[in-house]
Amino acid sequence: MPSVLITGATSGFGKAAAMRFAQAGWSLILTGRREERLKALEEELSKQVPVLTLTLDVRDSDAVTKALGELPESFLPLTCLINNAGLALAPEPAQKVDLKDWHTMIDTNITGLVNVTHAALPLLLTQGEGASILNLGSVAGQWPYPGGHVYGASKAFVQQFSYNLRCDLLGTGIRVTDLAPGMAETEFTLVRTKGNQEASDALYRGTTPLQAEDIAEQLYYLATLPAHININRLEIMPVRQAWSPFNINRDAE
Ligand SMILES: NC(=O)C1=CN([C@@H]2O[C@H](COP(=O)(O)OP(=O)(O)OC[C@H]3O[C@@H](n4cnc5c(N)ncnc54)[C@H](OP(=O)(O)O)[C@@H]3O)[C@@H](O)[C@H]2O)C=CC1
Ligand SMILES: O=CCS(=O)(=O)O
Repeated sequence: MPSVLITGATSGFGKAAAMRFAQAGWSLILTGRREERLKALEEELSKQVPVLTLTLDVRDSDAVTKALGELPESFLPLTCLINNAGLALAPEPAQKVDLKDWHTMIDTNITGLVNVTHAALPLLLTQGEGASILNLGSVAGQWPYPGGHVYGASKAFVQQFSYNLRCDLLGTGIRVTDLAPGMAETEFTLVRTKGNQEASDALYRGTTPLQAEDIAEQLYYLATLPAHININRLEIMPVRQAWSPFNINRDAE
């Protein structure tokens, strides 16, 4: 039975992916900080497949290394790592941001992802051919926009780290993909606005954003491609999202 480790399984893409992989009979290793949500998911999905939950903050490298170093044999080798835990904060312009918010994004989206990858690599190497690392990047890692500052830069890191991993893993059989979604309706905007439900609802109102299940389907597709195929980067937007023209600063008339 193949096994998947999903970071950030308590919400959004991670939770939907847990459900999608369970439906296909994969063993699940699910992580997140909110233990109650993890336990609820475990109760639900363990009726279908073996589920192991780890209450973990991906920023804590010692805890990550210890937890992944002690995985039960029945969940090994690891077939797929989904580096999904992440967040955006501070939608305001760079010059107005609280420095702590920049640090939190760097610590989670970059350091956290690196912590988990480092600890999971030996477990994926045992699987070798057919194993995958699926990293949640973002359109923000490729395309600049106001308020994107460190969030977009952290996702640019995810893209380049994914490509560089591919170089080092050549010959091991492990695939690496940067999956880069555009606007998707999850708790993402609630987190970004520090709990402003109205702002979150307003962003998704009157349009058709991606849903968590759309991304979960892509994650499952990537993880089950024939073993000789690597999709390096997969960027997905809702049809009703596109780019804007360049912004020009003009003298007042
Ligand atoms: N929604 C969108 O529009 C897009 C999102 N993304 C990316 O997709 C990923 C998932 O986002 P999405 O599902 O939308 O957002 P959600 O806020 O719904 O889910 C984020 C998940 O990350 C977990 N998480 C956050 N910080 C930590 C941490 N320090 N340690 C462990 N887990 C953590 C949360 O769990 P908990 O709080 O329990 O720890 C939660 O399960 C993120 O990397 C995001 O940047 C990319 C493109 C578009
Ligand atoms: O990564 C999230 C999508 S967006 O908010 O940057 O468009």
